[in-house]
Amino acid sequence: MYGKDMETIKKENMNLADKIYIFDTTLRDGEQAPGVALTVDEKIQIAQSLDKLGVDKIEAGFPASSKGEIESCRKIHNLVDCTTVGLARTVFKDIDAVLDADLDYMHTFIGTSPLHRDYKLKMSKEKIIETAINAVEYGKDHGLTIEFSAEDATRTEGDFLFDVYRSVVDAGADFLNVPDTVGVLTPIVTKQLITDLKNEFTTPISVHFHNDFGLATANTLTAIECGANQAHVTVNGIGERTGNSALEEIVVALHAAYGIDLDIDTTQLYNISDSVSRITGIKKPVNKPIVGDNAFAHESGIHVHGILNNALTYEPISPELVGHSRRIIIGKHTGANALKSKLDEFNIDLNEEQFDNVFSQIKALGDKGKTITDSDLKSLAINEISSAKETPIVLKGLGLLSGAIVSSTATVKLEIYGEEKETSATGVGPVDAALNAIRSLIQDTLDVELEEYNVEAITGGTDALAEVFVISSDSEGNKSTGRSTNEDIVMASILAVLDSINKLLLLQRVNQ
Ligand SMILES: CC(=O)SCCNC(=O)CCNC(=O)[C@H](O)C(C)(C)COP(=O)(O)OP(=O)(O)OC[C@H]1O[C@@H](n2cnc3c(N)ncnc32)[C@H](O)[C@@H]1OP(=O)(O)O
Ligand SMILES: CC(C)C(=O)C(=O)O
Repeated sequence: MYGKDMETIKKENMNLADKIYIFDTTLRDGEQAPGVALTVDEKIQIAQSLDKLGVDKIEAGFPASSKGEIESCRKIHNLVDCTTVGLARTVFKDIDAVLDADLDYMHTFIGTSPLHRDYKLKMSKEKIIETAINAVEYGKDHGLTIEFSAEDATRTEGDFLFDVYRSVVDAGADFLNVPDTVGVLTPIVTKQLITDLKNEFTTPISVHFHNDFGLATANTLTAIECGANQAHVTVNGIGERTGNSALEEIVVALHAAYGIDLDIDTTQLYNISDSVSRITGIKKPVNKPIVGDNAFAHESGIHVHGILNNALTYEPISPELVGHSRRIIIGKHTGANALKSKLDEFNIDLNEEQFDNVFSQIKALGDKGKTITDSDLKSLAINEISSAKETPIVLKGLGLLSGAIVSSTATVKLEIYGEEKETSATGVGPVDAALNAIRSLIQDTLDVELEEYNVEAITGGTDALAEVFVISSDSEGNKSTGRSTNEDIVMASILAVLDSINKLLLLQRVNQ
């Protein structure tokens, strides 16, 4: 850490609240992300995961918006241990819908900025304050805990904003929420605003920051540094437009950078992020902090070398902390240390020449813009090994019977690890019959699937040379290629298939 240690920085520069509440609004603001509509069951599934994770409050929905919302809010309230919140405009019928859902915590809002007053609500400042007070009083009269939001607070005149907050506090509001509705805050302005609010009010301060300029997380952390008691967040940062501050970013930053532990089981973060992404249909960018596919993936040789010695060289936290896992990727930027570790992982032992050949093929493929999967790497390595090692299966004999009115029959003799075996099989043609015979002969040795079979005549005429290319796979998901050229298409096919099978067998042997 640059400069003083975090405990000193906290003491000298921060005004941290004793307790920081995590208010999750994935089911309300998150669901407002264009194109997302959750069923009651989906909402319940997400709410139960959030409850298990340990958030303090779940904003389950906007009850006035539909019957389904009332039903899901009510069901969630009955199923979870944490507080269930319902959103309402400062309108009695919206508050009644919160009550219909049996909730006891309401989040009510009214736009306070000149834009919202003049163009949306067409209300004077006085009318805004009166409407807000009426709603808070109505909610209190019905026994609700009330969180009040001055929508578009950050584009509201300072004096008026404070007048509104003062009025709702007097009317009984229990939490004052500060929405940065269109994400225009910067950390320095956040600092000023939250510090001023903390100096004026004893009512807990909450923040709801949007991410239009990519500053939602930074602003939320700044607010917490200045004493904010609660952060509104969503899983994966989903929400209106560019979303809200991300639950996983706030929780992990507080833990790792500030040494502040909330009662959140961080090891569930990756799973919950994945299920929210699947249920909402909003894909996570691969570079998404904490939960993206690349958050703990490394390709660059220098980084992987560091990681292999001590993962903290290139990772700020361990993937296990958030239930994620580390991946070493092979590609254009791979170094020898990375390749060695990956081959060790697959139990593949290459001599120096084979290793160099595989390494240069990886670089050449990378230069062509290709990505290299684990199974590609295994194939490259097996190709090297198979050119140097003895062949497990050798073709010893082939007899074919083929005609127009009889089914094709092939008799194949193979030497499998030194033992001769022979069988006959039928098929829709001679190639099919021969491959069926091979499959039957090796069934105790290898469970193999022919994934791809391509034949090309490489010279013209009926005696043209046929080149056959195949891809086979085994039950472990390993793949290998086989290739053969022969003037007899059946022979070329058999030899290509045996070539790929032999590579899979060699890989099995190195893996044992
Ligand atoms: C910043 C935020 O995220 S706020 C939450 C936004 N979320 C949503 O809007 C999702 C759910 N919304 C809905 O289902 C619907 O919009 C409803 C049920 C709330 C309202 O539907 P409708 O009555 O058809 O109104 P519509 O959505 O077209 O317009 C909003 C109305 O609310 C009014 N309004 C907005 N906020 C307030 C408020 N705090 N107090 C009083 N009226 C308000 C607007 O002025 C407008 O009124 P008008 O129709 O009389 O001009
Ligand atoms: C309802 C309020 C808090 C809101 O979602 C916003 O202003 O973004």
